[in-house]
Amino acid sequence: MASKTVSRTPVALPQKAVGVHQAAKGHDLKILPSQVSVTNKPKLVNPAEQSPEPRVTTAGAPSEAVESKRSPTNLNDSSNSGSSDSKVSSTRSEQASKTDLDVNDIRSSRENSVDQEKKTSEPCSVKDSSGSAKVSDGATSLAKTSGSAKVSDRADNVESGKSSICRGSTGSDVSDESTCSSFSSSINKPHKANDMRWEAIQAVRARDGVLGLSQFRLLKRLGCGDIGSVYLSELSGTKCYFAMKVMDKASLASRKKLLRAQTEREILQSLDHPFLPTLYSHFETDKFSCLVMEFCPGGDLHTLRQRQPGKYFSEQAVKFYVAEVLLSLEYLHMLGIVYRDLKPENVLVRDDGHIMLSDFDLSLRCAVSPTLVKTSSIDSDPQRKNSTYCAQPACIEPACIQPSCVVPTTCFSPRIFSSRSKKDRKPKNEIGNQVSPLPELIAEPSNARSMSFVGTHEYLAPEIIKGEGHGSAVDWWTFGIFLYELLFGKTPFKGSGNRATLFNVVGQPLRFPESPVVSFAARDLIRGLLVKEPQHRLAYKRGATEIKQHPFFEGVNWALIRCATPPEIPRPVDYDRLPIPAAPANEKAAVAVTDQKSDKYLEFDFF
Ligand SMILES: Nc1ncnc2c1ncn2[C@@H]1O[C@H](COP(=O)(O)OP(=O)(O)OP(=O)(O)O)[C@@H](O)[C@H]1O
Repeated sequence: MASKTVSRTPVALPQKAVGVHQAAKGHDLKILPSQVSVTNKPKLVNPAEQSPEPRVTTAGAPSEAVESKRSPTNLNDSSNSGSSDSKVSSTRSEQASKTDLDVNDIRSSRENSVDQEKKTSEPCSVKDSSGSAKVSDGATSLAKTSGSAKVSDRADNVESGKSSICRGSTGSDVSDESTCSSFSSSINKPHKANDMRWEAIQAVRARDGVLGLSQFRLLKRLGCGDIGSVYLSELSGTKCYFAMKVMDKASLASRKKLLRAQTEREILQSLDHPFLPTLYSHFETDKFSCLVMEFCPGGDLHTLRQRQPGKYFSEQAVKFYVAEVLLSLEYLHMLGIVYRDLKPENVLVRDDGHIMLSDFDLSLRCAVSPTLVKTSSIDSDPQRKNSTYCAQPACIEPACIQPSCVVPTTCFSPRIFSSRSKKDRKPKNEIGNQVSPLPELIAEPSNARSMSFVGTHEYLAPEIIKGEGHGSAVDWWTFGIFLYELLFGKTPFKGSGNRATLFNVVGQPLRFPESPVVSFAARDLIRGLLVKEPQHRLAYKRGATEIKQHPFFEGVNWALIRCATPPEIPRPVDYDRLPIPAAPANEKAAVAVTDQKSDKYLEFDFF
């Protein structure tokens, strides 16, 4: 029987700390300005932290949900500027002035390309323009630039640093505000070079000049998040299916979530990884901002876990899922992205059973300097390790960290390989001491510091709750909670309410239930990850590499994991039998979009 659904609500409160100690004295939990001074490296840029409102998810739970779904809370309060706030603001504006040129370059190139696109699309825009009018209240697709310009203007001031982070593949490859050629698309996303969906999108673009809402049939609402609704959609007449996130721009603006939406879009544009979403296109109408992504028919791991006997996964299945999540976090960290919202709800299952990490609107972007470390002997002393063989890559600019060339032969010469003798090496089977024969690329953005209160209560790291400032180590904490939840069917610090949960995270020791029985290696890994002080946490220094070498992952072929057989493969979707979505409950907010084929109305509510 379905039970009541309660939201696992993430929080996003910039520059503030939750007054845990205050609450401990019996007061209500309060949001207090942090006592802790801010970053020592002014590289941190996070537009999402500007958003000042509570984040409450109202829909999106699966109909058969039997346990709560947790969505992030956003308790941002930008009006309250404590001392740490002003420090952050000044570093942000410093950063902004340094990189203004980049941002302006990007903006002007977008404007230029819109102009170009207008010219090229005019001669063959008959079908396109009539279609657009239906969904954008008569506005041409070019009107959308005015809407987005506002977003950019604001963003330029606060998040200039990040634009360089994503520069390698900034939206030009996917955005229909800008130049879109199939050539640039496949270059910027080499993993998608043979993807039929890319080709279909490019073909429609070539035919119609521009891609917009009118070329898609929205078939079914998949879910609804804080900043938009996600629809299963077909690129009309192609039998290519996508997940389209539709965001109401006025609603985003009134709830001060434009920057958060922009963060998500820019992060999506920069990704090219098998376990991360592909953004096929982005376009805007007068009212909506739309992201066209890969559709995952397998649902999310939260829902899938509830279907397992005992509501937990087998250790084998867990190993598979967390290994793929680990690779995606490693990749994100290499791009200078701290994810911050890992939980089973955000891990979707693709049609082939592999995972896709979704939802980037709470992510933090920062600079990262990848370092190649040659370690012939893995010992627990990171000082010693780093002092032995260490090479800075030739290109340490974030823009150089192209997803496809993370360990490019041109950047890293073979001469750094160590020639230590065999007798110096430690035995392979020592726990945590497996010999790694290859140089390790360490790209942990360890200088990132944020004071924001961001995440989902059961998943929040202690340093976030205490307002001590946090960096990429929060992802390793959440990775530990995630592993625990998949194995045991519950999180380790959940209390009777959010407040109790926060107390438990900070003050309660980690305990394991007696059942189900879980291997020593799994518990050992969780213990290493759920260390309350981030600097003593596993992966603090060397990131994912440390975790990959843990015995829990023994036997995992990291390079070929995408060829491994997944624990479960979703049933194929019969797209021809999808029901037309029912009329929305909220008629006032409904938007009608004409289904071009059947002339039926598809109606959906936005917020
Ligand atoms: N690519 C996708 N394929 C299939 N379903 C998706 C896809 N992306 C999102 N969904 C579904 O749509 C729902 C809403 O997603 P969305 O990312 O907008 O919000 P969310 O995950 O609830 O988080 P947030 O509130 O932080 O935006 C998700 O819960 C998921 O079930």
